[in-house]
Amino acid sequence: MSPILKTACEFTWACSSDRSCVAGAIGGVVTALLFCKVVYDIYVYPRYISPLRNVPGPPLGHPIYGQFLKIINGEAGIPQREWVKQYGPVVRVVGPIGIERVIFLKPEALHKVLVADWVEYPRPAFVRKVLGVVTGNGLLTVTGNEHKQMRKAMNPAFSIPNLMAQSDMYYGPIGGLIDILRTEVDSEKDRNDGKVLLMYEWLSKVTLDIICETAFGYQTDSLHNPDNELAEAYHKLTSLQTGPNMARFIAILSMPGAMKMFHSEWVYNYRHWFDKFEVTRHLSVMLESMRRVRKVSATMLQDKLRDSAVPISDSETKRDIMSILVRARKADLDSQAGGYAMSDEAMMDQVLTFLGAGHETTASGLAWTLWLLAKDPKSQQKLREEVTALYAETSRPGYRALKDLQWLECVVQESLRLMPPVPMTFRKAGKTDYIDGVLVPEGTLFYIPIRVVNTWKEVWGEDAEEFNPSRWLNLPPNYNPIFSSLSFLAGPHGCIGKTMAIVEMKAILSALIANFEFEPAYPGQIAHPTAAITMKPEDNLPLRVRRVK
Ligand code: HEM
Repeated sequence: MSPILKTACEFTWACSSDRSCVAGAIGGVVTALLFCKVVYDIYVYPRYISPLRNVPGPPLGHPIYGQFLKIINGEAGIPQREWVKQYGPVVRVVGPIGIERVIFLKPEALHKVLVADWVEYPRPAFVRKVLGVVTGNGLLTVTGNEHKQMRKAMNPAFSIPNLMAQSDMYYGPIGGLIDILRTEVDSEKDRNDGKVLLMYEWLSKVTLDIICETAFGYQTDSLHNPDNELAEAYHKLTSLQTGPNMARFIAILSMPGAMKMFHSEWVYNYRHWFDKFEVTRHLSVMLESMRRVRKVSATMLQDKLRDSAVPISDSETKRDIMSILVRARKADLDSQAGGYAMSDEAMMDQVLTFLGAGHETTASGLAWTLWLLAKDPKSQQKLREEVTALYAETSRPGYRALKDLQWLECVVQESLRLMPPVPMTFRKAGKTDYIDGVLVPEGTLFYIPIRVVNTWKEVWGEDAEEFNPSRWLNLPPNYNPIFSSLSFLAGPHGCIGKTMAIVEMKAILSALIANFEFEPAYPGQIAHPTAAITMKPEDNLPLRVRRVK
C-alpha cells in the first residue's frame, strides 16, 4: 500500500467518531486513490505492466503529456515518420496521461485493422466526437451495423456511371475560376511578371461550388461572391485547424455533456463568454460558423425534399448525390419492404458530411499539387503539353478523357502520395489480439499514419520523400495497390468519394495548367502544412501565376 494511502486509512480510523473528521478522511482516501491511479497510469503501467512495454519507440517523454507536445507542435505526420525511421514498422508512443498509441506499417497489419476486423477497430470516440460536431451523425461518425446500412444506401450515388454523368457539372465553377484568374493576372501592370495569388483560397471556393452542385444540385457561386455565407463559415472553421486548437477541442469534448452543449441554443446565445478565456476562445467562432453551415444545409435539403416526387428510374432527372438519395429513400418507403430509410435528420447529417468531407480535402489536394508542380517546372510543362492536346479536342473533358491521360494520373497520384490531404487517422482496439506478432490490448489507440505509410522507404525507395511523378510508370517491387498509398484509406471506412475526388482534381488541374503557369511566389518559399484533421497550406499558398503564352 502506498504511504499516502496508509496514512489516510490510519487517519480515518483514528477519527471515526467525529462526523466532519470522517468526511475529511473520506476525501483524503479518495484523493489518495486518485493520486495512486494517476501514478499507476502515468508511471507504473507503461513502464512495467503494459504488454506493449517492450515494443520499440521513443522515450516516454514528459511525465504528464508523454510525446503529445512534440506531436501537436510538429508538422502533421512528421514526428511519427521520424520514429518509424528510427524504430521500425511497429512503434509504441506514449501520449498524455500515459495513454499508449501504436503504429503499424506493414500491409498485413493494416489489412487486419482496416479491412478484415474493421468492426472491432472503429474510429475512437474522441475522433467521432470531433467529426460529429462538424459533420453530424453521418458516415464519418457511425460504426458497425449502422455504418453498413448507411454505406449500402449511399454507394449507388457514388457509382461510376453516376460520376460519369456528373463530371459535366464541374465546368460551370471551373470556367468561373479560369475567368477570375485571367482577370486577376491581367490586372497586373506587367503581365509578364504574373501576379501572386493565394491559390488555396481560390481552390477552396471552386471545390465548394463543385461539391454543392454535384452533391446537392445547389449553385453556391462562392467564386463570385466574397461574402458567401457558406464559404465564409468554412474559411473560419478551417482557419481554426491547428494542432494546439485540436488538442483543446478534444479535451473539451471529452467532458461529460460537451456534445449536448455544442447543440444547445442557450450555449449558442452566450457564446461570447468563450472569448474571455484563451482555452475556449476558438469555440465561439466555431459555434457561429457551424450555425451558418447548418442553416445553408437545411435550405439545400428542403429543396431536395421538394424534388422527391421525381421517379428514380428517370435518367434525365437530377444526378446530384442528394437527389439520388432522396429518391432512393422514397422508393424504399413506397415499397414498404422494411429497408433502410433515412430520417430527415439523418439526411441533414449526410449534407453536412459531404460538405465537410468533400470540399476542403479536395482543395488541399489540389493546392499541394500546384505547389509541387510550381517547384518542378519540367513536370508542369509535360502536363501542360498533355492537357493542351486534350483541350484542343474538347473544352469540357469528361470522366473517360481525364482518366486516359497518363501524366495527369501520375502527377495526381504522386501528389496525393506525398502530401495526403488527410495525413493521419485513428482507430481503437475493441478486442485484445495479436497484430504483426505484438499482443495489442483492448482499448489501445492506433495511429493510422497515412503520410508515413505513403513515404515509407521500404516500399518507395530512397527518394520516397521526393516528388517524382514518373515513379507511377514503373512501380517498385514492394508496391501494394491498397496499402502502399493510403490517402483515401482502405476497407469499409475508406473514402466513399475517392473516385469523385480524383476526377474533380483532374478536371480542375488540367484546366488550370492549360491556362496558367505556376511558380513559387518568392525565392526560398517554403509551404507549411497545418497539423490537424486535414493538411492545408498554413499561408493559403501564395503562388506567382502567369498566363500561358
Ligand atoms: C482528395 C480528396 C479526399 C481525400 C484525400 C479523402 C480522404 C479520406 C479519408 C482518409 C477517409 C477515411 C477517414 C477515416 O477513416 O478516419 C475518408 C472518408 C470519407 N470521405 Fe473522403 N477524401 C476526399 C474526398 C472526399 C469527397 C469528395 C467526398 C464526398 C463527396 C468524401 C467523403 C467521405 C466520406 C463520407 C467518408 C467516410 C467514409 C466511411 O466511413 O464510410 N471524401 N476520406
